[in-house]
Amino acid sequence: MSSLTLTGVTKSFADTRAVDDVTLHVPHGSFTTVLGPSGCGKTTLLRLIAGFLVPESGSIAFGDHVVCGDGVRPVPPQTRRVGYVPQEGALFPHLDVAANIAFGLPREARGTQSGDRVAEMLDLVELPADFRSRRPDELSGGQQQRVALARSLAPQPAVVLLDEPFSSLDAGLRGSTARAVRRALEVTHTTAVLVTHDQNEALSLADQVAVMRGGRLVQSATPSEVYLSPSDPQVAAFVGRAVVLPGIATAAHATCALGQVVLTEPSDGPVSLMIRPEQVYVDLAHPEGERAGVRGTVEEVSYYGHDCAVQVRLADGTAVLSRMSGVLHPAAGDTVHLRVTGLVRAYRPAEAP
Ligand SMILES: Nc1ncnc2c1ncn2[C@@H]1O[C@H](COP(=O)(O)OP(=O)(O)OP(=O)(O)O)[C@@H](O)[C@H]1O
Repeated sequence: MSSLTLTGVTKSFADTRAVDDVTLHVPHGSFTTVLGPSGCGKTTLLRLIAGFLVPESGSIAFGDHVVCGDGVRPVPPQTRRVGYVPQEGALFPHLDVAANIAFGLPREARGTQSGDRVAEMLDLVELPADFRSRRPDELSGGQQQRVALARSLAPQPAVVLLDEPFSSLDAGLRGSTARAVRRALEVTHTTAVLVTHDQNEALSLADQVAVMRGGRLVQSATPSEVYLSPSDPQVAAFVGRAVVLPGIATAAHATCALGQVVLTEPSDGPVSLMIRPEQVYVDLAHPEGERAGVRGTVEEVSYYGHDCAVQVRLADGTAVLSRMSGVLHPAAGDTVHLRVTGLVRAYRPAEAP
């Protein structure tokens, strides 16, 4: 295993810049998800790392081994030691699970040792040992994806690339397969890059989330930083619901329709404040004094069981969305008091939408 470093990588198709000057470092043994809308260049980025495409500029290195760019002749895909897991496992339908997993092993390792390696890999991806003799069409979609991961990990690749590997699975299977894949990658300290357009998947699985837009990398940071301190308002809107309010910042604080809030970074003057709905605390009691909050009237409650979305109208006409526990919640028409918890990201006018 090794780290992965892309420096100024660019790739165009005719007049489309599919990947535009991307610089990204994936530390050894860590998991990065590349998140972005359809057509933003995610798959092209993976194909460049794998060596199926060659960038017109920039360089890619596995550890300190440059595989393309910097005047180095591009190392072909088969010698890059990359494991690739596509959208739908792409297992060989005529081979059983054991033969699929052993397929990527070097010829000399396929004989007697491959039995052990197959058993080890099945255990790693949490599949029963007797699955080894099943054919792919005797497996569920989630099981096929686990076998595809086992096949990619068997030869101990430098880096594993996963291209929307859970997109064909239904919601329940998606979560459990994703968690099993995450555990297998963690146990083997595998450097991995997974591309997805699913925000929940990107945030819940990764050590680092790299957000792409129009071929460019617009932010790479931990999941909580991307969610709570997005680099710009478009990223904020892409990774979740946001309440955006005008405010006036004075150093570490800002005032807005929800009262005074504490900023992630100091700012001054007119700003747009990005507040996540979970940060808006709805007080059903009627507190007084410092913790009174701002009074409003509940307009609408959407109940989802585990939580609910509450739309509140403030006296000045501002509409604010809150997400709160579904256990005890207000009803439409109730008077409530709102307070902002946690830190708030402020954008100066040039950054705002
Ligand atoms: N082989 C190609 N020839 C021409 N244009 C291409 C080629 N591959 C990709 N593109 C273009 O490059 C851009 C990025 O495509 P890419 O497949 O990398 O996006 P993506 O983010 O993976 O999208 P999706 O989530 O829909 O798979 C798109 O505008 C696409 O049309």
